[in-house]
Amino acid sequence: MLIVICGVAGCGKTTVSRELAKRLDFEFADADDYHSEENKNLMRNGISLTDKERLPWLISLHKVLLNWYSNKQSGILACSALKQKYRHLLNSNLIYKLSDSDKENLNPPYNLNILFICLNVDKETIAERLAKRKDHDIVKDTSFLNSQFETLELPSKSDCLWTGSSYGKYKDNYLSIEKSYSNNTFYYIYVLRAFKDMTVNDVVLNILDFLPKFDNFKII
Ligand SMILES: Nc1ncnc2c1ncn2[C@@H]1O[C@H](COP(=O)(O)OP(=O)(O)OP(=O)(O)O)[C@@H](O)[C@H]1O
Ligand SMILES: O=C(O)[C@H](O)[C@@H](O)[C@H](O)[C@H](O)CO
Repeated sequence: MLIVICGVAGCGKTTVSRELAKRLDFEFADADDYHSEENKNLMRNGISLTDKERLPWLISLHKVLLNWYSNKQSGILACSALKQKYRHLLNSNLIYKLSDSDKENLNPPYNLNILFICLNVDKETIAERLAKRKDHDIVKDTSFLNSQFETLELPSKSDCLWTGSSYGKYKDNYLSIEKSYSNNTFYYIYVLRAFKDMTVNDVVLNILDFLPKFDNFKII
């Protein structure tokens, strides 16, 4: 099983992914480790990346996922994946965008059947957490945050396959499906409302509670 924990900077992707990977005994990777120095420097200066700047990074992350898939390993990647087209690219390499040498190294399947889990946290909560987080290599303050929220594309709740609480009192969660018509693939996206008062353990328990429910939806 391949899971990508996504969402804006500071929503808790890395912390939640690490803990979840530990409990499930899955592989773990942090997308921040795959940024070029140029991209890191832009972000260190509070400058948001463009699609063009994100493309090589997303291709390298697709390769991480493809490698797990090919080796029949389960893995969790912490990666913002803010736009629908980035999620398409992670799930299914857009083969026509790759260089010839990359094409030679990539074989089918072109659909990795990823479960994206988007941590949906409000901006004020994230701003408070980022102000306290001092040791991050890239995000030094909250200057980045508005553009992250402007870029974030979530599936609409009205298109959801399932909605409800998967843990405790929280009821705002939903599962949706996103289709890529350009290459005829699809994947699932679970939007998890991580309220301010939810601890990392609460978020992880919510996901662990949801995963068996997700199995009922898998039509792949
Ligand atoms: N549920 C939570 N409750 C309280 N603090 C949290 C929670 N989740 C994460 N944090 C804290 O919020 C900060 C941001 O979390 P984290 O670094 O995991 O986010 P991220 O999405 O990986 O960020 P980035 O994209 O910038 O790398 C960290 O200091 C982390 O300890
Ligand atoms: O897509 C993006 O804009 C970037 O991935 C950011 O989300 C950074 O990776 C992260 O915020 C830094 O930790």
